[in-house]
Amino acid sequence: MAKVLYHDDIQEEVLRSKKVAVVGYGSQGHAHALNLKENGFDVVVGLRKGKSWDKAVEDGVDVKSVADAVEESDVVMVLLPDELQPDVYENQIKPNLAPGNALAFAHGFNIHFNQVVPPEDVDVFLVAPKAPGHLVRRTFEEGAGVPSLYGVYQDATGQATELALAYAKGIGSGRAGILKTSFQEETETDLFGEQAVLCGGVSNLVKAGFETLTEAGYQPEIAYFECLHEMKLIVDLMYEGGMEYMRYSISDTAQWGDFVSGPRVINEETKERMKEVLQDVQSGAFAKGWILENQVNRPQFNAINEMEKNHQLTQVGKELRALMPFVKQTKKKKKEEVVTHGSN
Ligand SMILES: NC(=O)C1=CN([C@@H]2O[C@H](COP(=O)(O)OP(=O)(O)OC[C@H]3O[C@@H](n4cnc5c(N)ncnc54)[C@H](OP(=O)(O)O)[C@@H]3O)[C@@H](O)[C@H]2O)C=CC1
Ligand SMILES: CC[C@](O)(C(C)=O)C(=O)O
Ligand SMILES: [Mg+2]
Ligand SMILES: [Mg+2]
Repeated sequence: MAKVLYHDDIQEEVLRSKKVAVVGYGSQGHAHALNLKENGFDVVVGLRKGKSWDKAVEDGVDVKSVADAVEESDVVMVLLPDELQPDVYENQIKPNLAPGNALAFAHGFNIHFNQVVPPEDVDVFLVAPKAPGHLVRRTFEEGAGVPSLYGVYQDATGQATELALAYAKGIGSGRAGILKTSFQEETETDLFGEQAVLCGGVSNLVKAGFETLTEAGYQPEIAYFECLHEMKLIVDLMYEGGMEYMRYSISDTAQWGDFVSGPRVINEETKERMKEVLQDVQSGAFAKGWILENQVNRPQFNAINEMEKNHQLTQVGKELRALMPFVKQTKKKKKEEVVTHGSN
């Protein structure tokens, strides 16, 4: 089994003497900044004036321009959207980095695909939580945490590994497990996972199930509950006890259907498609497409996003969630977070 590190395995002193600039206060940024701060680390957030700036001030965090935050810090964690990082790095971060500083990321995309090329005299490491930022924060507040991967791309000071581990512990991942990786492995597995399984896989599975039922004349509300709402409840069981706990809780009829009908939907052919997705990630074809899409102001991204918003699944979901006070409450909280913490 891979070596998994926990809270007591890691010394955080190396980070205690340093100042950390968290650049960005969105999904990951607010979680890293607040978790580190509450763990007693010296944190400044780097931002432009706007919604995130106001929210960070409201949260009681020290906020400065990106340039000033970087200039006064020793460790710079870049938590801007991936597609904006190269420009902000070139104009506001790089000119303010000093030899011996550390440059850090929560995803290896820009280093791995050479969109950010750091100077040789700084450490470059990665701490990648395996969770959405709002859950990095929420689990921390609950006294739990999410797993993180750490990796070192460049070790100029000889301290990069120690720093990465202390940082991962600082955001609370010592409670869930910290695993060593490389920038290449993190980038490729993360992109594959979100495209084929966690986001692209699940959302398209849910949508296909919903459309199959509604096109066959079943009520959209029932299709929504069956294919989307209950997904969370089933996945919660997997999270708590793996496939075996989910299968223990469901009926034997469902388990038999899982065994005989599941592979009619997800099978060797699906795996072949997954291998193609992985191949595009590994070859850099996906990255190239995403970089180009951003260079021309996201015409495809925006068009698909609009279509998804108008899908019957989205509309019926809104109506049903409004009638479930407990979900509405979570949703309200989430909406506030989305408004105040940017995307995701
Ligand atoms: N989302 C997630 O859960 C995960 C993300 N990651 C990685 O973490 C990194 C951050 O992603 P994520 O948290 O989703 O990002 P978000 O889109 O949530 O965060 C955007 C933040 O960046 C700020 N920002 C945008 N442009 C600028 C700029 N020019 N100058 C200063 N601040 C700016 C925004 O502020 P403003 O309000 O002013 O726009 C906002 O605070 C990425 O590398 C991503 O791959 C890794 C694991 C999971
Ligand atoms: C699954 C999507 C993710 O990789 C994440 C939350 O871990 C992301 O990039 O947001
Ligand atoms: Mg991820
Ligand atoms: Mg990702």
